[in-house]
Amino acid sequence: MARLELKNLNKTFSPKVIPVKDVSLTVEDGEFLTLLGPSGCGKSTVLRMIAGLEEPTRGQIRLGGEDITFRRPGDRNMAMVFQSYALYPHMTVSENLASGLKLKNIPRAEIKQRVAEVAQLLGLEELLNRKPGQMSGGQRQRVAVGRALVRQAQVFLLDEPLSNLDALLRERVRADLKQIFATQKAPVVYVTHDQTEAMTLSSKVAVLNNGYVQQLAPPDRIYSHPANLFVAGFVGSPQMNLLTLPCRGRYALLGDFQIPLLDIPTVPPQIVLGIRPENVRIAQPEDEHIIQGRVFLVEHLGMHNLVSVRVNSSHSEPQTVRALLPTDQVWSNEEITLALPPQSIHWFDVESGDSLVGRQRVETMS
Ligand SMILES: Nc1ncnc2c1ncn2[C@@H]1O[C@H](COP(=O)(O)OP(=O)(O)OP(=O)(O)O)[C@@H](O)[C@H]1O
Repeated sequence: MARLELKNLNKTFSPKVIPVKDVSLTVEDGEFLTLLGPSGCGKSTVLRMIAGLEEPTRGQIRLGGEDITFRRPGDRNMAMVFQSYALYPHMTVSENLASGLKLKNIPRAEIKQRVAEVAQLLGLEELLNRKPGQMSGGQRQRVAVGRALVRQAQVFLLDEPLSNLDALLRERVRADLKQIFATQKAPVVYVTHDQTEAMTLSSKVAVLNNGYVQQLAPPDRIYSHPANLFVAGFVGSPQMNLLTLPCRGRYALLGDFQIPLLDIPTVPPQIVLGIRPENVRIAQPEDEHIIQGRVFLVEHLGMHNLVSVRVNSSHSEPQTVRALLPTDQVWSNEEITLALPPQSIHWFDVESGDSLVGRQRVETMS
């Protein structure tokens, strides 16, 4: 078991394609780090460099303190699970699980024991004699994970392992993965563009955009303290309300309403207000910071309604605020008074997109 460190990792494919820029992060034993970001942000390239399938243009990869930047993939003792499962179609589950071990000349008795252990851990005992073509997508994916576990690698790398599964199965296998990796000691690096996977599985999330780490923090911190507009907009569903507002004195103006600028040392001419729809509530008489507007859209989401409100504005284009409200109230084309609790408001710089409340762009963590 060993700590994995990436130091100022860069990858340039061509002058115009630079998918990884100065990525530094550490994954300790027992930590589950997720690289989260939109398609093309460089996640898989980072993972492939860790695996040794791609050479960094600059920077260093260290495992247990040793520089492994240019070590051959076969000499890294890392196990990788791909989106496409990568199982041998002509082999049974048992043979697929054992295939990596046979190549390493591990004694037959030990192979048998390790396969049996992993099959039990993953609930594959009944399937050991089947071939991949005779199994569901979820079962195949469990075999692919099993093939990684059986190797007892120093690091586990998983590249979008659930993306071929339907929504229900994805949820089940996600829960399986969480349990399985909770029992593993080696660092795990997991790539996904799915924020639910990132939030539920990880002990630490690195949000990537355009090759850069935007924020590196535990999932609850990414959610409660997004470091910039990109993270605020990418993480959370329904998406955070992000409104560009003019400032006057110590207030931001949202339509006809004033929102106090708390904790902002220097007030800029304009500012971005962020508030999650679940933090916007129906105003109570004691609420101070209220806005009023007209409901123009109600979307039913099961437990809640997502209600879109056009905020009253006598001077400027009306802005829209979306609120997640209980389904026991019915709103349609009505006037509504909403509270924006000050502790739930995030402020961002219009130019840089950075959070304005003393948070750093990239949080460093030990
Ligand atoms: N071998 C390569 N040669 C040239 N460009 C490449 C190569 N591999 C990846 N790229 C480019 O690098 C960028 C990042 O790709 P990467 O696969 O790392 O993104 P990603 O975040 O994993 O995306 P996705 O979620 O779609 O898999 C993309 O623009 C991609 O086209």
